[in-house]
Amino acid sequence: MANLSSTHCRSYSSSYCLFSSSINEQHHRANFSIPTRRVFAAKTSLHSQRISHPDAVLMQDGAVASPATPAENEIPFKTLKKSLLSSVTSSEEFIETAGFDVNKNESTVSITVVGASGDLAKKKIFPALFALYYEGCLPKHFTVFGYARSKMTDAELRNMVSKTLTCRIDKRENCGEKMDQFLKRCFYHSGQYDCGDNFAELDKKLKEHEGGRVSNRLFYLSIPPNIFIDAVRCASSTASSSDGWTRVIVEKPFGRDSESSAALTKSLKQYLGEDQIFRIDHYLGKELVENLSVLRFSNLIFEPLWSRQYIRNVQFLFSEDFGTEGRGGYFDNYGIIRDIMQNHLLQILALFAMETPVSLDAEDIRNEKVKVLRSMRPIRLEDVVIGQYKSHTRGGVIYPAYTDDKTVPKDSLTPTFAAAALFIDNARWDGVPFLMKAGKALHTKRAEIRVQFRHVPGNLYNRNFGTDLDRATNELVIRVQPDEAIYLKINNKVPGLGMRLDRSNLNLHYAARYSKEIPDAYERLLLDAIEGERRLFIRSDELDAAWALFTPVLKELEEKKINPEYYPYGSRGPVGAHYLAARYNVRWGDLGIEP
Ligand SMILES: NC(=O)C1=CN([C@@H]2O[C@H](COP(=O)(O)OP(=O)(O)OC[C@H]3O[C@@H](n4cnc5c(N)ncnc54)[C@H](OP(=O)(O)O)[C@@H]3O)[C@@H](O)[C@H]2O)C=CC1
Ligand SMILES: O=C1O[C@H](COP(=O)(O)O)[C@@H](O)[C@H](O)[C@H]1O
Repeated sequence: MANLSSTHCRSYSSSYCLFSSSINEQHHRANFSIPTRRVFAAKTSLHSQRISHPDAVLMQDGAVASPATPAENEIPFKTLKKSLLSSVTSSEEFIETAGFDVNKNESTVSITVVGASGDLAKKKIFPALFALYYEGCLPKHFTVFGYARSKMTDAELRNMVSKTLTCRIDKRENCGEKMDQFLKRCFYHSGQYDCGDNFAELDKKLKEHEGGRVSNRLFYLSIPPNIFIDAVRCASSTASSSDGWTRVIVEKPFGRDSESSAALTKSLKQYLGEDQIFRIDHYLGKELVENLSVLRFSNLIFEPLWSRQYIRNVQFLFSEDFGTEGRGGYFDNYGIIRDIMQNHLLQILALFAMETPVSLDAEDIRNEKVKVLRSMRPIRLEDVVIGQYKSHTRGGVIYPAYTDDKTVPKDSLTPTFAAAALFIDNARWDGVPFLMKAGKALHTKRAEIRVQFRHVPGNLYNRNFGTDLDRATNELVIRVQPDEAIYLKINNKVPGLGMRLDRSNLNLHYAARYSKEIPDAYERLLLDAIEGERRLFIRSDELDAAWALFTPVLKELEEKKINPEYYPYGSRGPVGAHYLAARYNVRWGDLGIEP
């Protein structure tokens, strides 16, 4: 029986493509370049999303034909019109009717990690690629190239990469073997980032590995931003694919204000189309951020409450229990507002607050995100509190101040902590404070969204709560990391003959509910980029809107040389954050004891 799924099955339209829950070796061996998303798709809610689409058809062999728009012509692929589908009962027939040509050219994907010798490449990109390989999510024909100035042989790259690969997922059967197989697909080319000839040499090597197949190329720019444009110019002019797609993943920071971001976009667009640019914000690849839309739009109980009518305030919290050690040089030029708030937290806010998109298509979702970002009120200086960590000694250990880093100027005013109050001036959210708090060198490592609901009007049990009614309101917590969870704080009667109320949690604790480990955000995003799925990447107008919101206040902070409030390394941050919240009758939700 033929089971097949396509990577191009993520968006709905009037034509159909196929999703299946199992792999068919026969077709894998055949001349298909239909990649391996099938495994992934089957294991995630995507498969059930296909089934739940009103026009989806479940076939006798368990495959699902679901409305779709193939994104590109990279795969010999013809979609099937609904009118033809009535006579089709199995995936085999679907393949025949849709006219897959198993003898068409095979394609290959070459992934070049530019800046392969760096921290991010070692820590995240190579491990994510290996995890995808292990899971069977990479296409049959793929090659990974490391590119950087450092001199390295292929063997040295493999040795470097092998140190950071882990057998993370499940029990990782045959992991060592898989690692060896993966490493054999990894190569290295040393070159300058601004040298077309060096990229031309890379191109030659890529061609050798592609072996005449249709060539698709993904460049991951894991390099400092000041060399993005050089690398893009050289890669696009001398190492682009001639017969397949070429895509470039661009790491943050995308500029440091509206002007520099616009200039970066303009320069990138000299060499690349917007559809080739994948601006990564890895928080969008985190499981619970990805789940936000599912939570909102596929549960009846949340969306009706998702407005100013029921929500008192929303909080987006990020904290790390370590400082900027080792990254001070980069950080000092950006600060916590640009490093975390303008991108990660704002992206989550946009997903949280957007209106229902027309569909799950990337453009529909991004349109809604842009709308909500553009409805936001410019941030006022008085709605921002900044802090910087200072040295602290605990248990005989001396924790350094931010300015103890040799790469940071002693008189730096760069904030390592910030809290801000933001507002969305639209009908849904008018008057609701959206509070953000982000900091380095705090007491804990955590990222979460907290939704505090309004008081119950005329609550019969008010007298059981004492004077602090805020504590008795419901709170929904989406803990993005660590120890992913979604829990709802409710009031409950303590069992017994009396009438004592208790704050309890309805708790969806991921580790208890799901046995499978959660993929790293970079895995999801790399796979999406390979598949041309742009939903979780930032479009240029989203970026403009995000910068428009933060640029004026960032400029004001810098021009007025506002002093940060100093807080001890490992503390909860400056008290100013509490005053800011109190101004809007808000209490930060992360102060109590949590499950
Ligand atoms: N590290 C992290 O956790 C995160 C990083 N990022 C972003 O990802 C990108 C890469 O980060 P990261 O790996 O930490 O960066 P690195 O500082 O480690 O730089 C990556 C590589 O770029 C080359 N490089 C470094 N500085 C220069 C320079 N001044 N001129 C030319 N080449 C240089 C080096 O390779 P060689 O000398 O061999 O050429 C280096 O190995 C950056 O844009 C960063 O902002 C985003 C989120 C998190
Ligand atoms: O983008 C960044 O993110 C990391 C935090 O990412 P996480 O996935 O480990 O939560 C942060 O440390 C870094 O400063 C920032 O540039």
